[in-house]
Amino acid sequence: MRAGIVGVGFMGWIHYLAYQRSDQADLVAFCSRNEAKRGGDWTGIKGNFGPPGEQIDVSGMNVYESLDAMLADDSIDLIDICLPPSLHAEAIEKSIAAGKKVLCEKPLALTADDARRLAELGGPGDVMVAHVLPFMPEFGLLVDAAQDGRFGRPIAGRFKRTISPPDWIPDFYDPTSVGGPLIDLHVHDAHLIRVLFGMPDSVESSCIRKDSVPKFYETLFRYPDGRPVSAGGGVIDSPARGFTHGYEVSFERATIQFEFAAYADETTATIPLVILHQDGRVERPDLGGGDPISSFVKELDAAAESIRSGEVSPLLDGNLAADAIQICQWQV
Ligand SMILES: NC(=O)C1=CN([C@@H]2O[C@H](COP(=O)(O)OP(=O)(O)OC[C@H]3O[C@@H](n4cnc5c(N)ncnc54)[C@H](OP(=O)(O)O)[C@@H]3O)[C@@H](O)[C@H]2O)C=CC1
Ligand SMILES: O=C1CO[C@H](CO)[C@@H](O)[C@@H]1O
Repeated sequence: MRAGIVGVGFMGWIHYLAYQRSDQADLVAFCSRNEAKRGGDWTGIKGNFGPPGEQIDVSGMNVYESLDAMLADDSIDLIDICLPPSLHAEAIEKSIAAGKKVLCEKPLALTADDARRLAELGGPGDVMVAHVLPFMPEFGLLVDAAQDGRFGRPIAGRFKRTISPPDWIPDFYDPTSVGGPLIDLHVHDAHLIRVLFGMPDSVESSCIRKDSVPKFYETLFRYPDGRPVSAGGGVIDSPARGFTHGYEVSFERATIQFEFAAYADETTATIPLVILHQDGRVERPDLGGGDPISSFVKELDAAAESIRSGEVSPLLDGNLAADAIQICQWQV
């Protein structure tokens, strides 16, 4: 798969690093509005994980000023969209019209209706959505176990995801720009909940709002068979806890627990993934070194394999991503 990135920011950089390691996906082009970035100076890029941006070698790549110019490049199979959420729709529409496949960063769109429309553009599987959680070993194990039934079916889940104020994202709370913590942050858990438990019938949510947008929330997802599934988090009013995510998920024959937190003093705290078996055994599987880029390599490889085989990975499916946005929207 030969890809071109649009949106050279935090995710553009992380995807760039992942392409360097992938043996199934090649980065052949990128476009940027910024002249210095087009020259390879990506040093100003910052995010909340991974290394800071560096000077990159652009000599082997086709570099464009705009998406429109990049779309005329016949050497590109896939447009990798790393733009802010409100710009996803137009970039997807143009890319599909130009005959390209798409891998778009989450959230696919700001509303479920828009997401559903975008998911259906082009041929089946032409619009893939980069939800990375299932490609992270700690979350992938849940997805694999739900798929192969090794512990029975999932019967309960409790998820959390909290960040400090994301001052680096302009318009974070603007529903027409980024969408706020539910659409931009909780959507990771909403997607995972959809994958593990299916679509809930309804939700019951309490929240504190900033302006009219939920900022800190706790939600119960109602399933017809009564399985208790909940999620909570959002933005705390302090820069002290940069990022936390975790869960406790029960299957019929095992409960799995995991949590990770990163603090402003550069320390971290982890409950490494632990499997509590029905027979009393405590299992701590070795999930590797915890390198964040390797999950993105797996995500790109899944996109490449989807294009090669013509069968889109269910984890990248656009309609599933639209369902995740619907779950978020129900909580607003
Ligand atoms: N999977 C994950 O773990 C994460 C996913 N994300 C998602 O990735 C996407 C991008 O987020 P992130 O990388 O943090 O955002 P950034 O703001 O860091 O980067 C976005 C880039 O898009 C381009 N851009 C911004 N505004 C415009 C504009 N008006 N017109 C054209 N191009 C523009 C810019 O690149 P340039 O200057 O080159 O044109 C900018 O650097 C979002 O959908 C976000 O939700 C974000 C963080 C983590
Ligand atoms: O995981 C993440 C951390 O927080 C950011 C702000 O909501 C998100 O964009 C990102 O997906």
